[in-house]
Amino acid sequence: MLRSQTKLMDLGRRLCRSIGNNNGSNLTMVEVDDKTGIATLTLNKPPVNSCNLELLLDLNESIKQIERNGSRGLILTSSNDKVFSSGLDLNELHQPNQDRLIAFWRALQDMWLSLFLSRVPTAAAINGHAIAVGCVLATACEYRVMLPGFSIGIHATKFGYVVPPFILISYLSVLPRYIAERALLQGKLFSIDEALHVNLIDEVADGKSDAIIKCAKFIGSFAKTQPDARALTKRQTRAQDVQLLIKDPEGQLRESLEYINTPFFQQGLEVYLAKLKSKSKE
Ligand SMILES: CCCCCCCCCC/C=C\CC(=O)SCCNC(=O)CCNC(=O)[C@H](O)C(C)(C)COP(=O)(O)OP(=O)(O)OC[C@H]1O[C@@H](n2cnc3c(N)ncnc32)[C@H](O)[C@@H]1OP(=O)(O)O
Repeated sequence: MLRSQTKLMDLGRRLCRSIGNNNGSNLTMVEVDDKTGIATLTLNKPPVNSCNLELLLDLNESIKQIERNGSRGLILTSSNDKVFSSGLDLNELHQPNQDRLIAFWRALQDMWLSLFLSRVPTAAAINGHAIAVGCVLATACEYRVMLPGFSIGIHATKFGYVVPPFILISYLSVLPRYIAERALLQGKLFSIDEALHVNLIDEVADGKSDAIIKCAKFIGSFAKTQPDARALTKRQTRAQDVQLLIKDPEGQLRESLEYINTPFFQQGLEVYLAKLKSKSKE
């Protein structure tokens, strides 16, 4: 093999370094680009990245790991080329074991706070459908780039789910109130054109690597800022949004659990899950 070829291969190998998140699971994968220092955090729970307890814990650990290792930014994406995330794993909410449900909801609240308040610049390369909490993951980031042909939004009311305050807030942090309110009440899923029109997403990409490049460019726009000043300013800007969850996480947990355990919610969920399963068998 030519020396120049070996050199090129070494360079390719050096460009992205996988870092573990200490728990050995592959539910999320983290790779840091050695050149830019930007970490790509990939959701990797087949078939559709539905967020169960294990994925939420893993995701939270990966976010923290990215902050600890001094990465310059975080790009959230998916290993599935059709689904960014299908939101909460509905099996976690259906006839739940109460201890697991408590752990699940705590993990959801904690993960959202970690991503929403992350010290590093965050961007989502949305390379597939981003439904409900899938959309919440994207809106917790500072910037969103999406591929055409997919849907994004929170359609909970269509299926009889009330959304908890932090999910409301994640919409309100990117959309004008009247648009957020209308979309939530309609249970609207946005097409890419609609999402771009209301600024639910910032840019359209023509493929996953283009989306990652655009996200990296956004993160690069902070190159001349002082990281601690940036992080603190972000925290202050978002302080009001997280007040409820930071001040009273157990109260928020209690309210959600009470609602999830109602016969009304459980019956609606049963019908929805059956529909979802029969659709996937068509
Ligand atoms: C004060 C009051 C507080 C109240 C708080 C409590 C309320 C909680 C409710 C909060 C509201 C919203 C949060 C959520 O995130 S709920 C989740 C909503 N998500 C969905 O409805 C997504 C449904 N899925 C889809 O639309 C499609 O799957 C897809 C994402 C468009 C992908 O389509 P596809 O054709 O590629 O894949 P498909 O064949 O449909 O699915 C493959 C298998 O995966 C299963 N599955 C899909 N999504 C979920 C899910 N979210 N949870 C669990 N399982 C899911 C699907 O059933 C298939 O399974 P199988 O192959 O049949 O076994």
